[in-house]
Amino acid sequence: MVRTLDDFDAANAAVGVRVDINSPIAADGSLADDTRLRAHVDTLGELAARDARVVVLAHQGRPGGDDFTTLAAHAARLDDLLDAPVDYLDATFGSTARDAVDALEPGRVLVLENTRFYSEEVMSFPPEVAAETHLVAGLSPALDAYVNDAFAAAHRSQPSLVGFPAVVPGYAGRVMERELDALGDIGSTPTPRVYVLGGAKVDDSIDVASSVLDSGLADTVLTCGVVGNTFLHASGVELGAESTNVVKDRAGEALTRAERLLEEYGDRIRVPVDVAVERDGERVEIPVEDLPTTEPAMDVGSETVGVYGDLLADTGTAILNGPAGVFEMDVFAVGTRELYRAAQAAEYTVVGGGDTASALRQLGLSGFDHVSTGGGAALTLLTGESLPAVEALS
Ligand SMILES: Nc1ncnc2c1ncn2[C@@H]1O[C@H](COP(=O)(O)OP(=O)(O)O)[C@@H](O)[C@H]1O
Ligand SMILES: O=C(OP(=O)(O)O)[C@H](O)COP(=O)(O)O
Repeated sequence: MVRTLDDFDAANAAVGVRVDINSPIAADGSLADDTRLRAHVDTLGELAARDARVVVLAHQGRPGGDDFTTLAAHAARLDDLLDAPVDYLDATFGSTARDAVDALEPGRVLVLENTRFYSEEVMSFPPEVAAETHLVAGLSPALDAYVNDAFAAAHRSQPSLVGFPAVVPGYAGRVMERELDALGDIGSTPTPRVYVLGGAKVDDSIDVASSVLDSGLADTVLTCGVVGNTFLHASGVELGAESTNVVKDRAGEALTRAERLLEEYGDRIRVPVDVAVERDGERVEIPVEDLPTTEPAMDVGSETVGVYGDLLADTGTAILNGPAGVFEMDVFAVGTRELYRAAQAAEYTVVGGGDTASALRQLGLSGFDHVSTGGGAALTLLTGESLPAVEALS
């Protein structure tokens, strides 16, 4: 059983709050999207209003990536979003951080530096070992409690996610609570259950497809995006060199697993019946039987949306992850817009993924029963597995 903020005596407590504000970063270093920051306003605002001394812990990007930056811009944005004053400190643990936490006044928020600036935080540990890392051991003496609101990172077993609750009382924040309520019991949602798997994390999507087909959680899996192209390729369709290269690059070893899945569950896995390419600046749709083509397949076509839409209309639960095409280009946003719109006909709809959430916002689509802040974490739960960071709170 996970304790929540309802069980927490917040007044004057120094509380470390792990959030997931990992966001797209623009070329000039500014935040390109603040959706994930907005999601945590409830938890951070509530704690500040209840006179806690709020210490924010978060990561941004991965070492070596263009989006691996400090949290200064995130702190400034949180200061705009929250009623409480927000400061930023360019340290995460050690005496500088502990002194700043000790000096923090009730009702104020302090954002510490990107946890992944420290090598321990990109490694996985069991909770009791994570508790002994420099990061956790070097900050926890200044904390009275720990709140985990970082649902989108809860599938990681990193020190800031699993180590603190081993040494100070741990609670789930409001985002975590809402996500677990909506996603934690997927097996009891209305049937038939259809998983729509798109986007470009092909390896992950094939794992999910395999798990939900094996367990019977999914009655049908509809594929689109690069995932759809991968299953087309695996089913023997020649896409053309451009698309095949993307598939091989994204799927790697997983391609063989896609072939095996089609052999075992061919009747429960649907592949696109047409694709869209760009020709002379125009969107052109090509039936699968007319492939290969020299242009890359960047979206599903309208026949596919029609077939998938009919299936979704008779569905109890539709679970969607990943855009159906390169939604960042207007001409290829059509499949994502139409497919996600069609999914709203299902009795219960769950949508997850960082890029998916951006796509929905860009396309002005709302009205789903649950839009998850997490991609990988949501899919982990939706395959019926547990999340290490939630286990650590239990
Ligand atoms: N047919 C396609 N070819 C190339 N990229 C695609 C295609 N369909 C979708 N994508 C890309 O997939 C990316 C999002 O995938 P992913 O990261 O898996 O989604 P999420 O973050 O929602 O889990 C987008 O950048 C989109 O452009
Ligand atoms: O963006 C995240 O995950 P997501 O892309 O699966 O939604 C989380 O912040 C976790 O980041 P990570 O995948 O670098 O551990």
